[in-house]
Amino acid sequence: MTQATAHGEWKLDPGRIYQRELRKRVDERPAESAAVLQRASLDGSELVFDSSVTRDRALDDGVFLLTIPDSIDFTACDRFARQFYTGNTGLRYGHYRYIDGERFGDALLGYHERINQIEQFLLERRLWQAVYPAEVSACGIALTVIAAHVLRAVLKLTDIARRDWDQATGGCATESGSYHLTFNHYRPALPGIGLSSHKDDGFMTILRTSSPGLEIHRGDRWEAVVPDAACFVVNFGLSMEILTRRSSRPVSAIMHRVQHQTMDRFSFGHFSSSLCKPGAEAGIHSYDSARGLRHICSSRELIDANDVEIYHGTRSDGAT
Ligand SMILES: O=C(O)CCC(=O)C(=O)O
Ligand SMILES: [Fe+2]
Repeated sequence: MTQATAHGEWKLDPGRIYQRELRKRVDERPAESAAVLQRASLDGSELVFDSSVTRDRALDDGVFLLTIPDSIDFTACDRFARQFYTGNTGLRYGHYRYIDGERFGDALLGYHERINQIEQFLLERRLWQAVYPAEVSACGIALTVIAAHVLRAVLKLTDIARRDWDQATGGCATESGSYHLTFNHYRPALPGIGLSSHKDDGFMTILRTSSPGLEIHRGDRWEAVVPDAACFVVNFGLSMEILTRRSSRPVSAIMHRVQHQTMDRFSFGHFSSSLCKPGAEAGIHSYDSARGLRHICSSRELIDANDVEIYHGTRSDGAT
């Protein structure tokens, strides 16, 4: 787990989110084996695992595979991921390269290049309809519904009272949190890692990845996630770990990275986070079975601190 006070309460210490897990973050060994992940599917709004044992393992790991529901066609999103960065206006989605953060007043939104091989097109839900093509925006909306089903299924396993779910999740329990739909392209011409080791900042991420490269840190080693075109990779993030770590059912956030790519690689992801938009901010909370909910920091503070640390490293100025 990350930073905690003497009483075990989590506190945001910018530059040191990963202090306690520094060994994982700086572990540059290659993946030792393929990751065998637990599998689940949705039956209506119910999240179904083979057994409570596999479900518990998935929550301990902080990652599992979710069968993609038949009702959703992601062809447009796959195509968007292959085209957004090209700048080729002859392609349906090629011009998205020219829509960048300047248009939204936020450098992280729209098209942007990152310091690893990854380049992205990232948009928050309030902008989907106006900016994404209708077929892509529709997938984003469908993914938000799926994410809420999964999130509520997990909350049911904790001792957080249902009346507190919305506050605990910054609105995600009722689909009123903040959501980002991100498309990723990994540039083989650049040296170095695809995407450096990190945990996602939100509650959970639904990831579609159809080529190898994603790796998870589990049991003191890296494991390679084998792409399965029929499944999403669902992984839990820091907000979930902070919320549940002192509840009756802690849920881990999984450390992951993308290995150096020698060919173009594409993926897309849907992120569920505590409400955070200009003028409205629900904050990050932790739940303690004895003491209830506690506000930890603002949503934006966690996002920014995580981003800075992913790209600029963890401070190593003293013991934990
Ligand atoms: O591209 C992938 O497989 C992983 C992307 C990822 O970890 C992220 O966008 O946070
Ligand atoms: Fe990630």
